[in-house]
Amino acid sequence: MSEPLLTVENLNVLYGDYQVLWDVSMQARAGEIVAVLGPNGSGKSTVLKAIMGLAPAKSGRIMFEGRDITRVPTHEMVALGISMVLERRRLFSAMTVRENVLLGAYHRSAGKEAKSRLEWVEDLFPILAERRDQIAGRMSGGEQQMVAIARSLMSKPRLLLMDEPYLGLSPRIVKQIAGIIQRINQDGVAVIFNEQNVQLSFGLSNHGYLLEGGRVVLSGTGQEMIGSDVIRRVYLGV
Ligand SMILES: Nc1ncnc2c1ncn2[C@@H]1O[C@H](COP(=O)(O)OP(=O)(O)OP(=O)(O)O)[C@@H](O)[C@H]1O
Repeated sequence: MSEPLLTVENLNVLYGDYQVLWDVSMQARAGEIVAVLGPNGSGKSTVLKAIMGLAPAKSGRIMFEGRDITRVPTHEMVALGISMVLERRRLFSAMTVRENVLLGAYHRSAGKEAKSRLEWVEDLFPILAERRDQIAGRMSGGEQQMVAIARSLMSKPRLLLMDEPYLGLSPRIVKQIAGIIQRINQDGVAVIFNEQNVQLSFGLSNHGYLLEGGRVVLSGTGQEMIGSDVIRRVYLGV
């Protein structure tokens, strides 16, 4: 099997005196979709934020493509090949769709590369090309999520972190976003996302982790996770 793209080893994260993650270890291989499931407050977002350098690692190690990135500042993460779609999108609501998307390419030369990337991204989301001059803040939640994903893809990441990508979206849009995640993945981008719904988490993921109280209590393939006793009993009520 190929070397892992990302390895999180015994990660401990504290906010002040309050410990949120306890000895969390995870892996993602190139081209995989990895889901992190857990109840509210279990630390799912914090795992993604810690990888991105947005939450302080007290101890433990995060390796990406063989390099220790535990203390790499967030603004350098994008250049290394990791990008994140924040929960609730965080768009510049007064700017247009196109302006928001192009912001994701800020560290790349504005020339040819950004242009071909924009073509790829607008091919993934044709609606963003159609609406490129619309003010982002006036779009629906699903459309804003597409803008946020498109923006994070502009930096050509090899790993995309998605914080609750389905939050607050209708079933129809959820299906559409799930299709887009698969498509991004088929184009060679590994994806780690977190979610509270079992089917949405593990239905399309190669690997999954269950977090409870800041600890990984279960891991396995997507199918193993869906079939596991704990998940069936606690999350599916069977
Ligand atoms: N910046 C912060 N400062 C202090 N405590 C925080 C901070 N961010 C999160 N926490 C706390 O850390 C714990 C884990 O939060 P986190 O957001 O990672 O959980 P989560 O599993 O993603 O939950 P949710 O599904 O509600 O987003 C929670 O108890 C939360 O209140």
